[in-house]
Amino acid sequence: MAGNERMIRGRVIAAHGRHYQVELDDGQLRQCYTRGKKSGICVGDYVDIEIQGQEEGRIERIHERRNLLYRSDEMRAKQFAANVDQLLIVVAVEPLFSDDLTGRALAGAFSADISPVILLNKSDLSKGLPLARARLAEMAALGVPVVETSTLHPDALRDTLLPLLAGKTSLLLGQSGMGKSSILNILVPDARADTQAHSLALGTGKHTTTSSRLYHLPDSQGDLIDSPGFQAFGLKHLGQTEVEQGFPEFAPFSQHCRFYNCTHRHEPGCGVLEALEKGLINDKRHELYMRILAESTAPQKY
Ligand SMILES: Nc1nc2c(ncn2[C@@H]2O[C@H](COP(=O)(O)OP(=O)(O)OP(=O)(O)O)[C@@H](O)[C@H]2O)c(=O)[nH]1
Ligand SMILES: [Zn+2]
Repeated sequence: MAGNERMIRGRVIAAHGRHYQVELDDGQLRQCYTRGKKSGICVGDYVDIEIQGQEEGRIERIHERRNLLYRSDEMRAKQFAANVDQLLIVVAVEPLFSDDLTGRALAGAFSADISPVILLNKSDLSKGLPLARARLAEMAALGVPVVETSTLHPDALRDTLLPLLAGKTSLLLGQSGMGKSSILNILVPDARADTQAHSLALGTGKHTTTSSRLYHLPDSQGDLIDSPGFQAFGLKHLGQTEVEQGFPEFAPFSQHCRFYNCTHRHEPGCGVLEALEKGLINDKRHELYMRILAESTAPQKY
């Protein structure tokens, strides 16, 4: 098998259209492409490449993924990150974050079997802090860690976050203006992720991350994938079972549903609706579940 001798393993760290930057196990970077038109490859994927010339490579195989995150827009679902261990959802004291988007990000994480962590940034804005904390109480009650950060105190931010990130691939997700770029810049000094202020200074308007990219934290303390904002983190592609997995607090109650394929919306004998009635499930969470389910474009199994 002469061809296999030139096959080398690497990880996709950036994707631009059909061009991929692959970091080989020895740290070498290669510009790679695929044979076909549709590749289905995304940042975080482990791949085998065949070396081509001095700097290029052709992706021959994608290793099996532990998980895969999608973002869906009006038209379709696109995969945007693979093999993620942890989802860091950045919210801020100001501008106040959206409950709906935060709940959706959590549902996306749970349904893909990724542990979520909420970063409550701008904790230096002490006036608004109690309200932000109160709004997160519902998520903290689900067992989701809520970590307070401020980019005005970079050393403290590093001390808090680096132990959480060690040995893992974490995905940074945040609504615009929450401080995602500022956090990335502190954790990865050479990330050069422009902050909004920088982009405004250049007159290019609002900074937005348009594609995902994987960065290494200093001293091999883990990997961080920066990703496009929350708005793009749609969940339309999730089917009923996956949407339900996005709400793990329903699980103890759905065991008691009369119908095995109960959708917990209107069915008689539904354990979830019963728990909702008794106040054991938060009604805002159930409303979000209903909204996500109503938007689903996945083939319905019921
Ligand atoms: N007071 C305070 N301001 C912060 C903090 N972190 C970021 N900011 C400010 O919040 C604004 C937005 O920060 P960015 O880092 O650009 O936010 P982003 O989430 O990356 O937003 P986009 O660039 O739109 O994706 C900037 O003016 C930052 O200076 C913080 O911890 N405290
Ligand atoms: Zn039910």
